[in-house]
Amino acid sequence: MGSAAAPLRVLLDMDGVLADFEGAVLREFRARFPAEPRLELAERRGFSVREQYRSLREDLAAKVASVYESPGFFLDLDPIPGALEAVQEMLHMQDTEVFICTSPLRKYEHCIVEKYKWVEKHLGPEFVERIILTRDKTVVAADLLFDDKDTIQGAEPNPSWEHILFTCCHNRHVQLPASRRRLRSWADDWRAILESKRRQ
Ligand SMILES: Cc1cn([C@H]2C[C@H](O)[C@@H](COP(=O)(O)O)O2)c(=O)[nH]c1=O
Ligand SMILES: [Mg+2]
Repeated sequence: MGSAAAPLRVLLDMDGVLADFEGAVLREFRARFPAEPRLELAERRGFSVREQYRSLREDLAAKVASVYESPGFFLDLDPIPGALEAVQEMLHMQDTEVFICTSPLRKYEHCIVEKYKWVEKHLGPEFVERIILTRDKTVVAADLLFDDKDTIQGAEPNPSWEHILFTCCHNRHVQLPASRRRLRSWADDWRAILESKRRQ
């Protein structure tokens, strides 16, 4: 008798995939610094909002950082459309394990506890057990990682997961090689990605 296949393990990034970090940065920056130049979402390029604001004007880097380092910022992030429904559906799929894999800010005082509270508020207390907090996702073993950061590097040069690039304002223009896959939004066919991985 053959042994049962291992469940498919899926990692979901939080900022830019489940929680709308970029939308909140722009909204709060506009509210706090109305007279300063800002980057509309259509103008965002590259993962780091701080570095792109720096390229506008050096002192804007600290101003935009002060927005996402403020208490309440991470807790108040809006869910990305369709994300909560997709996570709940995925959680209840047979032979599937779902974890949230998220990196805290280096200045972590508010960010870490608020990420936990966000998950409890939007996904329920049981989901808090499924949070993996790490600055290095390459050392976490899984089949799939849905993440909006276009390049994910760390200590492990050959991570076990396939990185599915989740489309976000800052990576929309990134040209992926044919070997890499994207999920354009939670309305896109994430189920087909899971099923294709299960068959591999
Ligand atoms: C400058 C900058 C920082 N972040 C932050 C927000 C989160 O704490 C992490 C990203 O975590 P993820 O697990 O990779 O989503 O970095 C950011 O997301 N974007 C920025 O521009
Ligand atoms: Mg992210």
